[in-house]
Amino acid sequence: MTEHVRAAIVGSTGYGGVELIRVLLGHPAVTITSVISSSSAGAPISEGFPHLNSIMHDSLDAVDVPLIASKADVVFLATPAGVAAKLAPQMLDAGLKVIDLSGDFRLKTPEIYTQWYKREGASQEDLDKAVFGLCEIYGEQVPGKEFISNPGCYPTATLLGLVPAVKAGWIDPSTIIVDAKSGISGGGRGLGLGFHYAEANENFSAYKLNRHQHIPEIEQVLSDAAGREVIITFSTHLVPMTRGIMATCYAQLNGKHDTREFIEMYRNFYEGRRFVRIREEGKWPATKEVWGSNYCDIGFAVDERTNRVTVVSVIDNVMKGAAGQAVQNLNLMLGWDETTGLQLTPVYP
Ligand SMILES: NC(=O)C1=CN([C@@H]2O[C@H](COP(=O)(O)OP(=O)(O)OC[C@H]3O[C@@H](n4cnc5c(N)ncnc54)[C@H](OP(=O)(O)O)[C@@H]3O)[C@@H](O)[C@H]2O)C=CC1
Ligand SMILES: CC(=O)N[C@@H](CCC(=O)OP(=O)(O)O)C(=O)O
Repeated sequence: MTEHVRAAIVGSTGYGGVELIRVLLGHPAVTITSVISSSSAGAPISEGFPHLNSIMHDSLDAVDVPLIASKADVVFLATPAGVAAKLAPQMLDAGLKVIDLSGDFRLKTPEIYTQWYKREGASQEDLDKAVFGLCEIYGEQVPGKEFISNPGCYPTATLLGLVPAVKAGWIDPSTIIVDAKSGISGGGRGLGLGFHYAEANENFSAYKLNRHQHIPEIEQVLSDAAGREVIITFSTHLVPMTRGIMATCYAQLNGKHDTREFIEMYRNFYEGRRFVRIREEGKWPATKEVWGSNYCDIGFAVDERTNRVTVVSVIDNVMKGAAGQAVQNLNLMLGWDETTGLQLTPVYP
């Protein structure tokens, strides 16, 4: 590794941004040169985040594109939907490499974005510049690129669990149902009634059924894998835990394949990809087993009675679902080993 890069983080006071700080502080070839806030510029970052006391002394910079371009080589945009659509083109024009963690550049057309995100999005010209950085599936497209759109948290867990089976033709894509659950940090640091302790604790609720903004992102990739249009049923639930996503995916088998064959086929598919771990027969992953890490753990159960497969896929939403995969994309962009700075053992217990 010869290069050393300077990184800036817009949205550094949010959950994705603060996690980027944690990961990048341990990255051997990256220095964080600017942490940026649209609402608290001038304040020391450790004031709002005391866990960074005596670790990070920087004060927050304002969102000032020329300033950021003078201080950094790469910028991470960990901002709410709609912000990157405007900021990313300015950052690229200023010569920065950009990794966007929001959904602003994941969908192929402005029309689909507006339909699901209920707002105006980026232009077709700008959308065409972004590479969708689902590392284990499209990673070979990332090296040397300037602009990466980091996948969503639910899509990452779901797609890593389903793409090999769809590509192999082992499941009928028209029968896919995904039952997904997320911890509360998935909703970001902003306040919301459903995220209050008294509302979420000892509760388990479904939300955005059939209208979640991640549905078109998942369908886009599954359609690419299947070579034809795929439409899925996708349900999301809020779990009273801080981090973690579990996507439990069901599909009808084409022909006969047992659990052992699924395990072998997925192990071959992900050979050499260090962040995907396939479980043994009869073992299914739990969110705690990837907590604080960049792993995606996957387990299978084929039911001979129904001829359906259940695929259980778990990630840490803030890591593999956001900051971890963003750093994995940075590593791939720059031709580094994709695990650089990301070899974090899950926190247990
Ligand atoms: N949380 C998760 O698990 C995941 C999140 N994502 C996506 O990543 C992005 C960040 O998510 P998350 O960190 O959870 O969100 P948060 O709400 O926790 O943080 C977003 C940050 O963006 C900053 N911000 C708000 N408006 C602007 C603006 N106009 N210009 C610049 N900065 C702004 C805010 O900081 P300030 O006021 O200091 O500027 C805020 O802290 C979102 O698009 C989210 O959907 C993707 C995958 C997983
Ligand atoms: C628990 C929770 O509320 N999660 C959020 C995840 C949002 C997200 O990550 O949004 P983008 O990927 O579109 O940026 C949700 O379901 O909307």
